[in-house]
Amino acid sequence: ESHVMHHRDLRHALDHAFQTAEGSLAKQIAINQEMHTTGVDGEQRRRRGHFINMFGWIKKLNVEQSKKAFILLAASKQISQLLGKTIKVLQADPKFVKMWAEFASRYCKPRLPACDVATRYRTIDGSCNNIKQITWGMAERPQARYMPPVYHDGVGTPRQFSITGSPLPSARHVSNVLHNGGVSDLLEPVDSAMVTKRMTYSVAGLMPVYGRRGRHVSTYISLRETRGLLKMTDSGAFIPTKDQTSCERDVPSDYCMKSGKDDFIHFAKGDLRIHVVPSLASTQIMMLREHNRIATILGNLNTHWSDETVFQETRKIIAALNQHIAFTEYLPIVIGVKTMSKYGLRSKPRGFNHVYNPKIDPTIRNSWGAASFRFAHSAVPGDIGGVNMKGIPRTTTLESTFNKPTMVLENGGRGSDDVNRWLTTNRGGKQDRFLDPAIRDFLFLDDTGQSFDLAALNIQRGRDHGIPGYNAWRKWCGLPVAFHFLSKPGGVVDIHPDAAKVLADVYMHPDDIDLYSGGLAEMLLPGSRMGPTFACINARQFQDVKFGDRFWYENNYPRTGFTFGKGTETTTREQASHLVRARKQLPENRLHIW
Ligand code: HEM
Repeated sequence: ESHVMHHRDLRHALDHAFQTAEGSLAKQIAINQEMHTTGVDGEQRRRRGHFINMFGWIKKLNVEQSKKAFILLAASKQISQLLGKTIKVLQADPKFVKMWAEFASRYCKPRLPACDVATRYRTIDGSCNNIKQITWGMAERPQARYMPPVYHDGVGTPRQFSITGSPLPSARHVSNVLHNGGVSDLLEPVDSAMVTKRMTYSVAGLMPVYGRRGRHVSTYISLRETRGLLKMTDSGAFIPTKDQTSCERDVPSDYCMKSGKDDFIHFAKGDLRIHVVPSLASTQIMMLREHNRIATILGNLNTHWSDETVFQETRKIIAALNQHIAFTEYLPIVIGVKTMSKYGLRSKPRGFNHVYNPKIDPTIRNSWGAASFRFAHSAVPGDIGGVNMKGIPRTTTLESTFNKPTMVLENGGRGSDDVNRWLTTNRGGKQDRFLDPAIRDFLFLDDTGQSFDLAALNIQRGRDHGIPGYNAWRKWCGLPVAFHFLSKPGGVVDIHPDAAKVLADVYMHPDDIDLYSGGLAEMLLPGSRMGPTFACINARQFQDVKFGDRFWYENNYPRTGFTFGKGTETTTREQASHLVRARKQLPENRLHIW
């Protein structure tokens, strides 16, 4: 009888928790609406969705997911309070977990794909790569973790206090003091409290049950991004696939982005970050053109192939090129050859290198996405430009190009050539703990003068994800942890004394240091662009991405692998360097563009 009672009570409590959570969501939506109409977001009646415009890759699906995630989080907090037990204790009770799953399934029923295990090609969303764990590495799934999260309330509220009990410095304050490589810390682009508040519910949040955030693209390095972008003019110029009149005025949507004062530019599907800066668009366009170049050759050689076969075979080559470039050109420079070797990341110069291990989950871990692989933000330069066919350069400020991809469309759609020439003839910024003002003070600057701070976003994003502090990662990596802020044994040994002094000013205890800030402040390992903590997390993630990919380009599988010895190998590898040289338009001596 008491068991039945308990069962009924639990059901009752869960019912109550979920109803309250639904109510909180409705309240939150009303608050958002009010903030918008009263002009808290900026001047009254300003363009709808300024915020969404700035983070333009948020899709309708993600908004729905965020709402569901909000409810799950709110219900977790409620139930923990109602039963007077922590989430950890509840998680250890199988009866509770079973009933929770029943309630939660209304909000997070995973959309399971049907797998065709015999297919020779990757799926578009990365599903079914692992035949037993079909959602590993799939798009629109939660990110995974290397370590359990650290939240203020143990559920989902970002860290707010130092382990000493005093408040943590705000993300913007840490950014001002530690990452300011430019002119001013007087500007307050976005009030940091606002960033904190908004971030917990509005930005790309997908937090099933334990506060995990989701990813829009699949884990595998497969160039899914180019899927929808196959439309170009015969001359190879890139064109927006719909004219801008199809974009409803003032309503930014998935594929309609603002380009100037009044007009929208529409790029077809793909990775929506294509709009963020012209350099990103140009790089994607380069891969798109390469796709079409190869598709034409394959189509001419194999007239009996269907369009789909031409597409898939080409995509397979392009994905291999992308993996080859990443693992032989880029990662050795940024992670360093030594760490690459230690983690088995180096590609073989030729032939197969069968590495697939179906037990490895390649899913992106949030410590990589929210912190360690953002190391490169420090090397983002404050300007961007084009170099024309005659070699004449022109340059403009990066902030004048955010979400305005017009530069790539200039010149009858050939502007991206100019941008690519510019990218390959201008070096990036210095890799250190500083971010250029273009992204630290003026990120997504709009025509009303509002902007963001990327360093502060990164720090707050880490707290939003519940990413444990710097010391916890040092321990995870087998590196010595710090008990004080001096750059000597027992202290922050991998951080330069100047930076250590700044850290001591801003944080109360080394345990409090945000992973992004601590990692970025480390001195670079020789022959790399990162310190030991970021190198460890990044190398581990790339190891998972490589060894957990059934379609890894060096894998020796008769149906899905490459057929070496029939010219494919040379073609693939030649093409990789060919691409890096951006097709005859670059001087040979600029090969090492990173
Ligand atoms: C002009 C250059 C760049 C700009 C303006 C830029 C901007 C951004 C922004 C706004 C975000 C999302 C921030 C947030 O809300 O948390 C982001 C995320 C990120 N950025 Fe960058 N970024 C740039 C270049 C790079 C480069 C060169 C790299 C690495 C090589 C990089 C790695 C990342 C990563 C890993 C994320 C997280 C993505 C995810 O979790 O899905 N970024 N960047």
